[in-house]
Amino acid sequence: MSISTTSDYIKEAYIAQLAVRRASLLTCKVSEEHLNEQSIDKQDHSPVTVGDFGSQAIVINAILKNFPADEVVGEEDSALIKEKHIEELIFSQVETIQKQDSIHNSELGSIISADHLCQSIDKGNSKGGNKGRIWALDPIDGTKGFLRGDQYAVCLALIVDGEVKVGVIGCPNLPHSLRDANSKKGGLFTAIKGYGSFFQDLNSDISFPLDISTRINVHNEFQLDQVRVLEGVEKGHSSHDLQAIIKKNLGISQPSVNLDSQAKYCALSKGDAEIYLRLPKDPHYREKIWDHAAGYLLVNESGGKVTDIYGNDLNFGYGRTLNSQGVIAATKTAHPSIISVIKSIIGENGEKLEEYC
Ligand SMILES: Nc1ncnc2c1ncn2[C@@H]1O[C@H](COP(=O)(O)OS(=O)(=O)O)[C@@H](OP(=O)(O)O)[C@H]1O
Ligand SMILES: [Mg+2]
Ligand SMILES: [Mg+2]
Ligand SMILES: [Mg+2]
Repeated sequence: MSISTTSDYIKEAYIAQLAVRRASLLTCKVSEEHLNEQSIDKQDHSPVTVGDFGSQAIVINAILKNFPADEVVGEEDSALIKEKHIEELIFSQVETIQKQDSIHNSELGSIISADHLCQSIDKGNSKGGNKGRIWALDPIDGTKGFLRGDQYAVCLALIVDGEVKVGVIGCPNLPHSLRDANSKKGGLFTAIKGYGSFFQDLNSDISFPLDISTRINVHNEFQLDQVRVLEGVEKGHSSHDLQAIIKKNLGISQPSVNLDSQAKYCALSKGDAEIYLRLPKDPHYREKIWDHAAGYLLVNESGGKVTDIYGNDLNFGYGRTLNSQGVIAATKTAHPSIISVIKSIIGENGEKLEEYC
């Protein structure tokens, strides 16, 4: 069974899937050749790699070839590429992948030179906002996970007038089942507003229109004493101390599953866990829209709920960042108790939040 080719945003979802898969192939090549081990520090001291730059170029070029009037909010820009003189190195990686995936060159287009690569990357400079069609792109989410050889994800979402309509996430290292570490690796997750969410093997062909037999759902029928909680890996990205207090107050005894990147939203959306906690480490930090847009729609379309730490919906039309603190994503059954426990700890309006950061 498939969705009608005339459904809203079906072409956008298809192009996003092809682009995310091609970018994921590039990240795997970079990783196999150990090029991921040579990271560069950005101004904010976070790392960026050949994989992040190549992935952003591939996806933006593909999106703007198909939807030239759209804007893109992308995480990276080309300034460091030029400063470090790595244009040709990244271009050669992208060229190899374009040859390998040449069957889709007519749909996705190709990057034709190192200059073209930098120009494509720099088209990710939209300011965002609540008017028009704006894509949010994280070319590698969880770059620190990528550097360690752990989880990371290529994440792309289409936001129209502030509302997320399409979300596609490629997770090259994610096992098909988190319960079975030996299960096949590589997942492609897709959500279309109003049509649901879908899982495919990242290494399989992508069909058009989307095969709806691959639909996924959150796991609502769980026992509280067996609930599985997802948290990040990096202690600088969320408050693991406050998360530990929340879990204790909820009576959760199972150890958390720690995953880098939006792979956490993916695991939740297919019922491999029930709760994702992201309590702020810094109350003034505002999450980037590319870190959450695709995962937000994926969990919502899988029957779950995603809010800030007070239970308010997330606003993807505010700009390049959200204007709220942290993220709580969970099944609809678990979500209200989490929010009331958080408020009982940090106060109704977060009066005591700073004590726990
Ligand atoms: N202080 C702070 N608070 C919250 N988030 C932050 C912070 N600093 C960075 N970032 C962003 O975290 C992104 C990676 O998130 P992860 O979920 O992979 O982090 S972790 O799982 O908790 O380790 C990471 O995305 P990438 O840069 O794409 O890897 C950052 O955008
Ligand atoms: Mg980054
Ligand atoms: Mg990110
Ligand atoms: Mg990133």
